[in-house]
Amino acid sequence: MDKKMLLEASIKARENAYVPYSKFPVGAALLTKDGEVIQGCNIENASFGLTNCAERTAIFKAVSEGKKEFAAIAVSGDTEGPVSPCGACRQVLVEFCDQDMPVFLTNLNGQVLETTVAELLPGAFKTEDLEYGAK
Ligand SMILES: O=c1ccn([C@H]2C[C@H](O)[C@@H](CO)O2)c(=O)[nH]1
Ligand SMILES: [Zn+2]
Repeated sequence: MDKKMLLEASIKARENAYVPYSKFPVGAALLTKDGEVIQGCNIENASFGLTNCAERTAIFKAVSEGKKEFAAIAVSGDTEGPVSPCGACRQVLVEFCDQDMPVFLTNLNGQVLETTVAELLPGAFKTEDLEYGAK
């Protein structure tokens, strides 16, 4: 699974987006360290704040299946430049991914921004130093 295939999987994942309100499909493709690709799309709700973004759908799908070792994620949307994950998704990536994990952000024009989980959320809140923190 190379970068190009992961990007393509994220574009394909947009097809399942449930976006009657925004009409803005987003797709994500999460690569596990075992080489499995887990796709996610955004899923909206009449109560708008309940919307789940593509990135969080992919992460939560994976975690719910016991998969927690991730190698990369690609995200795509029909944006002018590469799509930019929201703050909630950045925080969820920080929780479950290595901080230097590659994040590939793209659009439908083939523009790709390659970044990392840490770069997406400088100064992120983490619990690992706290007594109750996730280890
Ligand atoms: O990185 C992003 C940015 C936005 N959205 C979704 C949320 C909402 O359904 C729609 C418009 O904001 O796009 C994502 O899924 N991921
Ligand atoms: Zn989000």
